[in-house]
Amino acid sequence: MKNIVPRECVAALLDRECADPKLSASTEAEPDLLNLEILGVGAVRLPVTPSQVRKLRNLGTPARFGRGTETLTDISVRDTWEVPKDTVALRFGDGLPALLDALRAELGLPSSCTLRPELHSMLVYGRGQFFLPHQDSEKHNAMIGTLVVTLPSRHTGGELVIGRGEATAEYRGSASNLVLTAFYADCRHEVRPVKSGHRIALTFNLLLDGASTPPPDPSAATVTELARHLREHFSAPVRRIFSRGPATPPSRLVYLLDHEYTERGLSWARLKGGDATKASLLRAAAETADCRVMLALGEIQETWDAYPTDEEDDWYDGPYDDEDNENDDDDDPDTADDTDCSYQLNDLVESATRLAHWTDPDTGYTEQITLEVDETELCAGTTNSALTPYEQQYEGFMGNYGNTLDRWYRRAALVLFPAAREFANRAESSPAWALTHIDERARTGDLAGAQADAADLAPFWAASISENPQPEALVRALHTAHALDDPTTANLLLSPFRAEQLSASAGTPLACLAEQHDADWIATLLRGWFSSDATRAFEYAHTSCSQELEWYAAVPDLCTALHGGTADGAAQLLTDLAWKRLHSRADGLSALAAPSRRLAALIELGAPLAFLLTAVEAQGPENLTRQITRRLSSSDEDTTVWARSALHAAEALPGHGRGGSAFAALAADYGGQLRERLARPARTEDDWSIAAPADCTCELCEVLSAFLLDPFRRVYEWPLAERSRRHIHARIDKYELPVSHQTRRQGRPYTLVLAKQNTLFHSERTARAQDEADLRWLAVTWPDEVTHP
Ligand SMILES: O=C(O)CCC(=O)C(=O)O
Ligand SMILES: [Fe+2]
Repeated sequence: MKNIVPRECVAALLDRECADPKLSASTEAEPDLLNLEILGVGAVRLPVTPSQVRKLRNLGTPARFGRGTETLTDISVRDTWEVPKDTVALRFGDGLPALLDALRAELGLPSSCTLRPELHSMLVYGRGQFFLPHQDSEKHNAMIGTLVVTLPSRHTGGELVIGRGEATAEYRGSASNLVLTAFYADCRHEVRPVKSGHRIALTFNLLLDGASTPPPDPSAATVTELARHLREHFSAPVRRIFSRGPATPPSRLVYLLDHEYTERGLSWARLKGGDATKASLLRAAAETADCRVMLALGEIQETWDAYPTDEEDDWYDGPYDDEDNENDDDDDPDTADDTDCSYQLNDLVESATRLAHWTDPDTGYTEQITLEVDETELCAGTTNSALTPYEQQYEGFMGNYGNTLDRWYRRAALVLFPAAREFANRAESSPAWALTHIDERARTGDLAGAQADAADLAPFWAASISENPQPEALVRALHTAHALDDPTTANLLLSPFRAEQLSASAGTPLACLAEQHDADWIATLLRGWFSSDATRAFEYAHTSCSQELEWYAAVPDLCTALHGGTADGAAQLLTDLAWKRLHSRADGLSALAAPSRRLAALIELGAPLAFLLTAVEAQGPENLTRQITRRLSSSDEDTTVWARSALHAAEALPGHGRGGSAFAALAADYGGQLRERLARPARTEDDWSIAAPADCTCELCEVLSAFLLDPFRRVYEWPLAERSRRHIHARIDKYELPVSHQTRRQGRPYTLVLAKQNTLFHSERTARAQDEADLRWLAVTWPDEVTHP
């Protein structure tokens, strides 16, 4: 194993130890093992007689199958009769445990566990009937597989085919005996069409009692070897792609297992086949190398450069995901998918592995995590492409890439890390866990230990916080930072957050912190939360504009909590920064040429402004109030739209809102502007003039402006070459001018026909009516500032 990196040695060793794991196993039994009675048919004779087969068929209904949360009947997917389960009574003879034990051993499961069948359905396949390839859903936490028992009955065809590629196994029923076939729940399987006679099968959920993972044996030679590779892995520095820092040893080793597991089915005690042995070996090696192991569930996304090779293959057009099928007791929630449809895969463009959930084998403690696994930490015995993705999506040519195929896999993994680095590993995966841990440590008196833990977060904390936008994480972090009682570590903990994560409930803990540290400390922190520097903007690309605006609703309560004590300065700074952010957003909107989009965006700034003004007024000093009202008193249309929206939002504020002097000043200003606008004469019926945009002074635009401004001209027929026509089209569309533009394709050059639209009059009438209504409303709501028109 020279020249292979240690993590690949680990994977190779585990594969060597668990070579050729069986996915399915089968055995025959005498018919007298089973005593079967069907309501309406009576005791079933084995082999089944033709007259009883007929009766069973008559009793049956077309079997269904699951697709997502639906249960469907589609005989192009599954064509078989299902005998109602409540008519079936069965009892196995004493020989069953020995047979199940043999199946268990053949499936590679240790004697520490036993298999227990639970009836799922009784199926009758006549000539031509079948079930296409699919995967059964796991109906119970304890379900590890499926057991199919075919009754002795003469037939040809109807083979049960399990697995794919080289690992395929094929099982036939018998004319004289029972055939018991067991397979793991994540195996794809199908029933081929019956050619003659009847195939009758009982299917069972196969439940696992006891533990499938053999007890770790640290003395095994493989374990010693594995432990050596683990030590090497964790001591050799590696350079991560995209990392600017120095090469450091990997934080963890993530070994991907081969079988599929659902979140609820993932457990140390129920690992399937070879996974169980591998887990046991790795656990023993971890112990020897002083490492910790977690059992995790991950999502893998691969993007391939690919093209479809044969489009006829897809007999379905959607992936079927049965995972959380809750109504599966009376349904048959098996699934089938189109992931067989063929693509030629060229290069792997991108691959990402993210862990979402893990369990501690020692304590059984399970938690949701978010952890992006670096390539240098990852290894597996089976490549993703040898497995079936649970979803895939093909995109034709897209900009930078050629044709791409995205594939998603869900895989279980063993995560190992040195016991000495347990805190950092767990903290990186779950910021919430880290905060709770540090908090507890500090509160139980180990302040120095808690501060040291917090300092350990430095290399990854900012990335973890931005990848885990948990709603109350900041409140938790504020409490923990307070417990730390140290400005440097408190700052490390808090600086990666953003202002919009400050919920109203963060006010009190923030005030406590402001009292604990000096004014500069809190000021730097607040400025950082509001900063829009490029790296932070990139990290937080997922926080949307609406989140940022919705946050303003929390500002009054936040300020109330901060107001009055030593934190007073923090409250003022908070409102200052909030105002700066809001008005720079408003200023930025002036770059939007289309009035409909610009004004709609300004309207959205109304409620945030109303909340902010409420907070500012409650604080007392009038400096900021004056700044705000001055900015809002401008009479340009954009500003009045914003002011109007803020005043309407103020009306909806609980109690205190519109009573404030700032709103009164705003109302007075807006009222004045309305009067001024209404005092201007209304557009006369023959006035077709339209204000012309002024930002382009080319010759074409001068001609266009002259036409727009002219009150008498309604239509302009303008012979223009294509490029010039395009420029004029673009100008009209950009400014949403009420002018239609059509090209008459006659002569050379073609003629651009511009025609002013009637909407010009209509929208002005509407605007005037709205102004009048607003003036009346202002006079009622702020009677002291605005008198009745
Ligand atoms: O008929 C069989 O052998 C298997 C049927 C099956 O795959 C199912 O019911 O899920
Ligand atoms: Fe099935």
